[in-house]
Amino acid sequence: MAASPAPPTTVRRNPPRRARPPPTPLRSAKPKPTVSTLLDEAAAAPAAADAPSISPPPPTPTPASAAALSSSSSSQDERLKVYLRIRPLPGPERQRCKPSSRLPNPNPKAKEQARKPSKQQDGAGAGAGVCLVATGANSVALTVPQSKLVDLKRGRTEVFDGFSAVLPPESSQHDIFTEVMNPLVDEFLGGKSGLLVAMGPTGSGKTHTVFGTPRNPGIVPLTLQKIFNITDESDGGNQPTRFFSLSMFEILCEGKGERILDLLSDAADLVLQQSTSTTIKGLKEVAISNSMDAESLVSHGMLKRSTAATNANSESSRSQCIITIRAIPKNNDLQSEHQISGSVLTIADLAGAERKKCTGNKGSRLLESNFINNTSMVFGLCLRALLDHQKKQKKTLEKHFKNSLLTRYLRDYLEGRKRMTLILNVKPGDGDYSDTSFLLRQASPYMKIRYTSLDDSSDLVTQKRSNASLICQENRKKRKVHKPEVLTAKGKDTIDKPDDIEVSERDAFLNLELQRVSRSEQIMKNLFRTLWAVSKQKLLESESAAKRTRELLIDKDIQIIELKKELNDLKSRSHEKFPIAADTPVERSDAVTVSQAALSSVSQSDQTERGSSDAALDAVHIVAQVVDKEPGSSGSCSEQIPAHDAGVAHATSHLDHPSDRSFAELHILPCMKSEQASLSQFSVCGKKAPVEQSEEALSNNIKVEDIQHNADIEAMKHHDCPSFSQQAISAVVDVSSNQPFLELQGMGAVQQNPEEPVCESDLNDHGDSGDMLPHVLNERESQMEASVVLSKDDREAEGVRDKKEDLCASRPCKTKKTTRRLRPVAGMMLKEFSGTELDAAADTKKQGGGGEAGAGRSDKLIRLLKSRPESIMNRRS
Ligand SMILES: Nc1ncnc2c1ncn2[C@@H]1O[C@H](COP(=O)(O)OP(=O)(O)OP(=O)(O)O)[C@@H](O)[C@H]1O
Repeated sequence: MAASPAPPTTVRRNPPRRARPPPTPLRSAKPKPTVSTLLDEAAAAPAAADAPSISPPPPTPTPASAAALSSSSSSQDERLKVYLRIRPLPGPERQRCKPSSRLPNPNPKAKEQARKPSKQQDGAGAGAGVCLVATGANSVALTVPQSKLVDLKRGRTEVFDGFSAVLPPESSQHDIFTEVMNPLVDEFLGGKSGLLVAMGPTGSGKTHTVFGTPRNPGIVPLTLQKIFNITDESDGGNQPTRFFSLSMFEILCEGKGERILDLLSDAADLVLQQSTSTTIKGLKEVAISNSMDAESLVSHGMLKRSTAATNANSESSRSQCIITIRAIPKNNDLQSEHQISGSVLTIADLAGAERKKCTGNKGSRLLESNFINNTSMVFGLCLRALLDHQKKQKKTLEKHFKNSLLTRYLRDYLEGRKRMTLILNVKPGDGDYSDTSFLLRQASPYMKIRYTSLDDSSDLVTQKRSNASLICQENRKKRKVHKPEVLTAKGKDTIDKPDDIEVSERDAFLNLELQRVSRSEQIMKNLFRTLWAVSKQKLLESESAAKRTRELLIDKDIQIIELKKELNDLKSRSHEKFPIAADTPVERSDAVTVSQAALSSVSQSDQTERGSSDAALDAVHIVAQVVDKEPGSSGSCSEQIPAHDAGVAHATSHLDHPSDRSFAELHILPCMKSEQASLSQFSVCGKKAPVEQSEEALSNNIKVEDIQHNADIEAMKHHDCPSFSQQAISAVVDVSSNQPFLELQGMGAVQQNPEEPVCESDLNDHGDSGDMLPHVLNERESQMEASVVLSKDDREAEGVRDKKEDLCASRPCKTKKTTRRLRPVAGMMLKEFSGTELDAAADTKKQGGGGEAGAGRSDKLIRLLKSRPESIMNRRS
């Protein structure tokens, strides 16, 4: 079974809207149908039917009828004119590709039959190798070739409608000129500027359409001919009222950039300049006075145009070529500020978009292809942006024109301020389906672009003003973003590139640089702000720490000063209390020897109580004399006697014991032999009764003691006061500077006897010293427990001092223990001989003859003090 052909599918693009019919004229006045009205009806008929549908192609109008159609439609609305020229197939393909209608068919039925596309045309690709056919004066049908169909059972045909005119392959150059260029020339000669741009893929006939050949001239030669013909006719042999000039240049690729090349001169690169209007600085404008010279000039320029052979075109254009014809009124004052430069007619032959696989370009050709394609794309984007902007007025017009020199030069046209006409050149072959389809899809929306704010090119004052304001804005931007270093960095580029390109690129670059610098500046600001805050906080912390340290140092200084002061006070007190603090070995030796002498004297006395007492009293006198002999040596013998020496006092109290006596004989008597001289002095100085002296001294000492009592308590705080007896001793020591009291102190040492009350703590202190004989102390303790009992009155008398000095009892002892060892004796002596108590005790003893140890002790002391001096003195004497 033979495969059935694919069902045709037609998609209509840009279906023409049916114009609102004018007020119905009188039937009697029904005009005779013209070609244009017939074409309108024919075009409206398919539009009435809903698309998609199989739409028969409209009859192809003749160029004349198309021109009439074009003129009539342009009068209705100011839309962008888009013409479509279908290039004839080359060679044998032309024979196979027969257009459905080439000539106007006056027969409506025949025209209707011709309008219906055959299955061959619509479905299978319009014959052999043809994909595009004109279906009407304003529409074409594009059929997907069989080779490109995905679903072979389903064909597809796209109808592109709404063109200003569709120029079939059989259209001549004159037809094209008449259809496309005539209106522009008329407007140009009428003082309006216009632009014609030829677009299309490579090899589609753009250059052929624009320039043609000598035998078949294109739009430019025909335009020049018409201009001068009309001018000559209008002048009628008189002086021409205006001049014409011609300029021709090309924009070509150079590396990754673009450049402008003047095709009419050998000048260097041209520069795009946007001053009062978009012009090209240095572009040569050649005045033309006749068509022949102008055509020759154009031909000369075409020889310079960049062309190259590709697989698609043996003479492919590699640049965008632009020809400008300027009409300058003759009476124009060139020096005037508001000069009118006249109208400008611009014709642009763009390089055709290329596919790499079709052209086979490599290297520099490939770069040119990219440049060409990019330019075409930018051009299309500008038009699309203009259309979008017209559709949505709130949407800003995108500045795509900045992306290429061509669009920058044609900015006024691309932004809708000047009229522009497009002529699309396409190839109808199957192999060109992709390029054709792409171009039609791209350019089909352009037909909807409207011109609503056209600038009258004849009045350039308005244009100058708008351009001047634009330039002022740009200059302000440049001044804002002016950075010397940036310009220096771009120095090389500014030298190599034209000024206008440089200005635009510099603007973009400076904007980017400005944003970058602003961002960096903000970052640095934030960074330094943070660093400043941290540093400030650290500084405050350091300052506060330094302040605290300073205050601490001040406190320490104050403490040091107070301590020094206190030390000085203590020193002064100690000097006051103990005038000679220094303890020399000689003094100590003297004291020891004296004590030993006293002991030896005791040991030599009888073992009777009286004998021992006499010996002890002798020792007291000996010590007193020794101290008297050296008054400045020490305030107290006890303080200078070391611990082992101090034990003498206790030892003497045990002389009645055999062991004690032997100890004295062994250790003390040898020393006594060496102190014979001291003993002799002792006998000399005992002229005054010791008892009387002692009593006087005692009374004096008691008074001094009361006065200095408080001060002594303070001083005692810095000394160790382990027991009440020691405190009592300390009190005595405080007044020891009094010389008579020294005798009492010495007497205290001597007064130690087996019956003498000794405080246990005092004994412990001696024991702690380690210098006392342990066995002696132990025996002493046992005896003291049994025999030494202080009377109640004595205890109360001592308690007066103890109460205030007990506070110091727990403090560590820092004073010499030698001092304390003698103090209990002195303290007890002081108590024993203090005032009425002494007498009362004596009376009590006499009356009661009590057997209490305390009473007996007092009696003994009294007897000693009263009797011994006399006996001693007598014995000495
Ligand atoms: N309508 C036409 N009738 C006869 N020959 C044509 C027609 N159009 C184009 N040609 C021929 O096709 C060839 C390519 O044409 P042309 O160079 O103008 O294409 P193009 O679009 O300018 O290509 P490119 O973009 O590469 O420059 C030329 O040899 C030209 O003579």
